[in-house]
Amino acid sequence: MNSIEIRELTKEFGRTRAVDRLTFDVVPGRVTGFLGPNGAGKSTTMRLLLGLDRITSGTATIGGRRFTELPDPLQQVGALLDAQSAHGGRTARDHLRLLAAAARVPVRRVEDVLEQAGIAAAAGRRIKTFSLGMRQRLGIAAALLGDPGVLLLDEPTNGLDPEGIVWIRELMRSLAAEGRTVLVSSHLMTETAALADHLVVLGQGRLLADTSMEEFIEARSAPRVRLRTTDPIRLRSALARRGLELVSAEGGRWTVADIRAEELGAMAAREGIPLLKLVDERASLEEAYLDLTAEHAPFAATH
Ligand SMILES: Nc1ncnc2c1ncn2[C@@H]1O[C@H](COP(=O)(O)OP(=O)(O)OP(=O)(O)O)[C@@H](O)[C@H]1O
Repeated sequence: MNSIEIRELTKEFGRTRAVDRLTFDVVPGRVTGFLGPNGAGKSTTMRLLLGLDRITSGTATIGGRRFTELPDPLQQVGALLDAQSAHGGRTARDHLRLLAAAARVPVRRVEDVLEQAGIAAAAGRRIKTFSLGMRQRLGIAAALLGDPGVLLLDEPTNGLDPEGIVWIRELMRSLAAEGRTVLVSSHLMTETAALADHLVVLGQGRLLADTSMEEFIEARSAPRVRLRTTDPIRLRSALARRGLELVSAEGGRWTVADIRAEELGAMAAREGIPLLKLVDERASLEEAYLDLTAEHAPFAATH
């Protein structure tokens, strides 16, 4: 009932096809990261789902119904689209009270969500005095107002400081753990990897991947370790016996591809080779994502 179903969804703005025959589901109980470079069609998909733009063809439904057909839409779906859209002259509390009245949500929810979003102390201040991060928190408070089963958050970490990013990560995890459907867009792979269980990747309006985060990492980032040792000669020959190569890196470090730290550490211990430092490298995840999306980036032009 809280699933999102996107079927053959297409949106054209004049000659631009912003969303191109997109099909995927977003299910409850996990955080789904909606990834893609700028202009890939993430915001447009969310707007179509919320009935804010007219669909060219295909369908976008929530529990089998279009957003505009839902009996109490704001109690079923909470969205953060553009955190800058709140009226600057009002206080945060008044802004939320107006939204609550429009959505037929009890006004006491306003205090709950102010608290939940960490802006209770600033509730009486005018929104125009808010920083980008505070506006973002206010937008999230508004999305939570109707206690919805489905949350659509477009780039929610925009403007948040590191503490805010950790907060939103935990908030999304707890909302998903309560059985809600959480779709969060981002153009950053590493940020999404830290918060999502599942990934939907777009490039130029098309679906490039719909996979669990674990599978994405497993399939796309070949393991590699970085290490320091006092005995590179013995380590090199131990690795060579396994068909692996010790490659020199800057600063007296070494790297080995196609092996994880755990495995290499156990091997070195068995052979009595001292290691001073040993870490898994995960940088290749961002590289894999950039590879996947590069050829679909609108400005990666072929001239
Ligand atoms: N109202 C509009 N009129 C014309 N073109 C539009 C409109 N809205 C979006 N587009 C175009 O549709 C494409 C997809 O844009 P969209 O904003 O959905 O991408 P996005 O993945 O959300 O990117 P971003 O991360 O920059 O928000 C872009 O080429 C954009 O220029």
